[in-house]
Amino acid sequence: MAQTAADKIWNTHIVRSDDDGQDLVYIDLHLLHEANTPQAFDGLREQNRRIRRPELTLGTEDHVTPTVGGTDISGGVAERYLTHMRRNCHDFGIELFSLGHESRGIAHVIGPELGLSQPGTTIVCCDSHTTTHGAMGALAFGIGTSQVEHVLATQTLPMRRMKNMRVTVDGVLPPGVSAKDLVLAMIRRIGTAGGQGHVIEYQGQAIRSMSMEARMTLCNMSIEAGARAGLVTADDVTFEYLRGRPHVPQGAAFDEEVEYWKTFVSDEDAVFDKEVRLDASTLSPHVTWGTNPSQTVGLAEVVPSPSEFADPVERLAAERAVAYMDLEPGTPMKTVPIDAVFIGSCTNGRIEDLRKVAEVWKGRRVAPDVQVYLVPGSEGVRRQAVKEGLDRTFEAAGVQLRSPGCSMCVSVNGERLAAGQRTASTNNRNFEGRQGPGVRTHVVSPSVAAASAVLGRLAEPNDLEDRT
Ligand SMILES: CC(C)[C@H](C(=O)O)[C@@H](O)C(=O)O
Ligand code: SF4
Repeated sequence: MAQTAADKIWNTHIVRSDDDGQDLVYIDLHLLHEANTPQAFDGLREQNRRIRRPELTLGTEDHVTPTVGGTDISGGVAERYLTHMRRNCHDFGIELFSLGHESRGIAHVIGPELGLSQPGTTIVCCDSHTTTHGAMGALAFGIGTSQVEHVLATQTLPMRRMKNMRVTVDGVLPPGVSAKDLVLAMIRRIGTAGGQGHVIEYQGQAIRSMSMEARMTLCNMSIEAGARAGLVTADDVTFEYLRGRPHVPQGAAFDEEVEYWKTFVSDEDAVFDKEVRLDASTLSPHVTWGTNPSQTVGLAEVVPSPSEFADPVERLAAERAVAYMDLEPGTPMKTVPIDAVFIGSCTNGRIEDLRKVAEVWKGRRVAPDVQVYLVPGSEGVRRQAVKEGLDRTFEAAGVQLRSPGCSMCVSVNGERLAAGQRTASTNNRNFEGRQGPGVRTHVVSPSVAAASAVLGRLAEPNDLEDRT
């Protein structure tokens, strides 16, 4: 029977199938971070269990780490979380990239960067944005704390098979339009539950012509459409990205591995439970106006009126959103002033994103009254940015390149804004209070964030031409 790529990965990982419809699935890579894991280790201690495959498990510190001030974590939330994390990883023999480690970064940035996330594999992490690794042609999904404990103890997970959804993206993205805009447009169309229970496989010309980093942005935000996972099957772009990375086979062994990886593609006649089709060539920069990622419009559009929503639940959500966001329906998005800009996160904190920002800022300065947080996704990204001299462009623009971490994506490290402030952010969620109580978040692409920082209002790079 014809199979999808996700089914092929699943089928090659079944340890046992149970009568109740659940499969026990083998896990190839388990990433851990300091949020959400302490209880899992407590559970193991209580049962006197060890880690089944510590060498397939890797910890990193990302959520609570400070982005300035070095490795000092004394006092506050970082000390509390990281003390637990360090003790747990030490006691159970798990490698941990602590503050100061040259490979540390956000879990979903370092997996691909180090070549740990590979095609045809199963990858889990105690984090919803584990979907990011699907860009590598892997079946990657977030798990809860009790599942973390199960994987630590057994390297397997009992689960029901995911349904298959295909999003075909025809054409190519116009200049200045990114994967971020594409995924926002998709979520606007299908809603935050549009992918529920499914793994979304992205196909089509637009996907094939995307860089790995753009594919990661796309798969990262699949969770915002409610999907269990996002997936782009591996091709030459994937193989070239992976070649030479620390954790992939080297030399001739790599080419052999590529042949194996190539088998994880959907059969031509594979049937998907749900199909969506988009045309990339018609897209423009997008921005969220509300408090969930489906509340999105084109940057050139206006704040919608709640009355435009036929569905009563959506209308109510829109009413609440415009009130929280303090926006008047009918207001052109490009006239909305901002107080701050956050560039970073596992959605858009990679080197390609920083290059786009540098391109916009070259020879310009950010508006003096806009607070800018520029946070690379990993130490590797930071090093590469410095190597390319991007840090000098940022400095000349008036912005400091910080140390990596989640930072203002979720603000659990204490880096947050004041109530009532408004940001343009390259992260993935615009939920109420995510960047601080009462803070208003507009999710955008790196280019839009960079242009907005210069003009002090929501803007795209084309809007800057009249100032230079
Ligand atoms: C803290 C963590 C569990 C959470 C997630 O699962 O996504 C965070 O990373 C987020 O982005 O909100
Ligand atoms: S960068 Fe943001 S979305 Fe990604 S793992 Fe960290 S908090 Fe979650």
